[in-house]
Order: sequence, then structure tokens, then C-alpha cells
Amino acid sequence: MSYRNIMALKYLTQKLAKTIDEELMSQAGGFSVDQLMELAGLSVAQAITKVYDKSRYSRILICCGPGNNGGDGLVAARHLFHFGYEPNIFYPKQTKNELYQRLITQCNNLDIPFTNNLPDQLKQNDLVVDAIFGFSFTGEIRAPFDQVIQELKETKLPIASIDIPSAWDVEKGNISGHGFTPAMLISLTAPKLCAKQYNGVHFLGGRFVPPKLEKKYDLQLPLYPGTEQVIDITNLSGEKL
Ligand SMILES: NC(=O)C1=CN([C@@H]2O[C@H](COP(=O)(O)OP(=O)(O)OC[C@H]3O[C@@H](n4cnc5c(N)ncnc54)[C@H](O)[C@@H]3O)[C@@H](O)[C@H]2O)[C@@H](O)CC1
Ligand SMILES: [K+]
Repeated sequence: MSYRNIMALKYLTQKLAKTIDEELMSQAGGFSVDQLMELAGLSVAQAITKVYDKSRYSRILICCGPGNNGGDGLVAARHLFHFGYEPNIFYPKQTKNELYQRLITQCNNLDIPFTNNLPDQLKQNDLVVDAIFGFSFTGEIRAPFDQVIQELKETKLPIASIDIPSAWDVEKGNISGHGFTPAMLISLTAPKLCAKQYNGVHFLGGRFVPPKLEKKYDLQLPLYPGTEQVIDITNLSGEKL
């Protein structure tokens, strides 16, 4: 594994994560949300293939929340289908926004099932992708997601969280105690501060940060190998440093 010569990963505050996101999608940054979401979801799907072989973990339940973290989940579902997995989508609070409607149509065209029964689905899948909340999560968990997070906390299935383990405080971690600890975390762009408390399998994805932006915020990103969309940063992250 090739790492750039870095001492430690840089962890982002909630504010800096939002600032970088906005800057990428500003007129100066030039990206659209669709583009970043596509690359984010692709990196999530690719990271999952590296840890969860489809011969054992073919049925994947993607739990999507109401924001862009949920959008990453919809994109990941599509790529996982093309990688030979059998995704199922639980998306209890859908948005009418055109981007999301197109992502839903793309999944419908692949006959990826949308389901409302979480307890049943947790019995019928091999792995859960947590795309409920990302770096904009704040405060107490509101319905219906309080129940969803509780059910995920109780499941024995491995969970792969996108960007943040959902319901964790973005900076302080699972301080409420309501969150679960995923088996895998796929941080996007750069890990957020809560990931310092995370000791599981940790990948970084979102290979779209221009070097100028990386330098401006001193992100100290590891070098992605070859043409990979992800890098395994397990040994660079957490309290182990
Ligand atoms: N630059 C990046 O790193 C990129 C980020 N993307 C994704 O976008 C995410 C951030 O997306 P958003 O800003 O849309 O926000 P989130 O997806 O983190 O969540 C916002 C949604 O959750 C709801 N919410 C917040 N707190 C809640 C609570 N306590 N109870 C119930 N609902 C609550 C909000 O009302 C809103 O609908 C990132 O974490 C990442 O997954 C990617 O899509 C694209 C690239
Ligand atoms: K998440």
C-alpha cells in the first residue's frame, strides 16, 4: 500500500467538511452535486467489494436517509448491482428533488427492489450499507430514523457506514450512545473528527479533490494507488496513531 509521506491523517470539523463540499460545487470549483455523488457512490461500492466478497455477502441492504448521504447510497446500490451483488433499498423518507427521482428511476430500471419492512429485510440480507446521515447530522435523532437506528443497533449483520456512522456526532463520535459501531467506515473526501474514535476497517474514497484545494486546507490525503477509487486507511486512522 503506498502512502504519501504523511505523519497522520487530517480529520475535518463539521464546518470544514461543509466548506470543502460547498467550494467544490461553487462556480470556482466547477463540480455539480451529481458528479460528486456519482464518484462518492462508486467509491463506496468499490470499497465494499474489497472487504465483502459477493460469494458470501451477495444480498446488500442499502438504508438511505433524506440527504446527500442517502443519495450516495442510491448510487452505490446501482454500482453494486453492476458488480454482481443483489442490492435492496430501504428509503423511508424520499425526496421529490429531481436528482433523487432520477437515481430512483435508474435503480427501478435495474429492478432493484425498494422495501419498507426493515425488520424483514434485516433477516434476508448479508450486509447493511448505512447511508442514513452524513456530515450534516445534528441534534437528537428524529422519527422515523430513531427507530431505524435502533434496529440497526440491534442487528447482527455487518454494517458499512458511508462517511459517518449514522447518529454519531460528526466531531465527538457516539456521545449520545444511540448510535451503532459499524464494521466498516468509508470516509469521503477526508475523514471527519468522529472517525478518530473508530477502530474498525476504514477506507477513504472520493478521489476528486484538486491538489490546490488539498493544499489550501492542508488535507494531507494519502495517495490513492493506481486507478483505485478508494484507499484502505485502517492502519492510519483511529486512536492507534
Ligand atoms: N464533498 C463531499 O465530501 C461529498 C459529500 N457527499 C455526501 O453528502 C453528505 C452530506 O449530505 P447533506 O449535507 O445532504 O446531509 P446528510 O445526508 O448528512 O443529512 C442531511 C439530512 O438529514 C436530516 N437530519 C439531520 N439531522 C437529523 C436528525 N437529528 N434527525 C433526523 N434527521 C436529521 C436533515 O434534515 C437532512 O434531510 C456527506 O456526508 C456525503 O455522504 C457526496 O454526495 C458528494 C461529495
Ligand atoms: K452514514
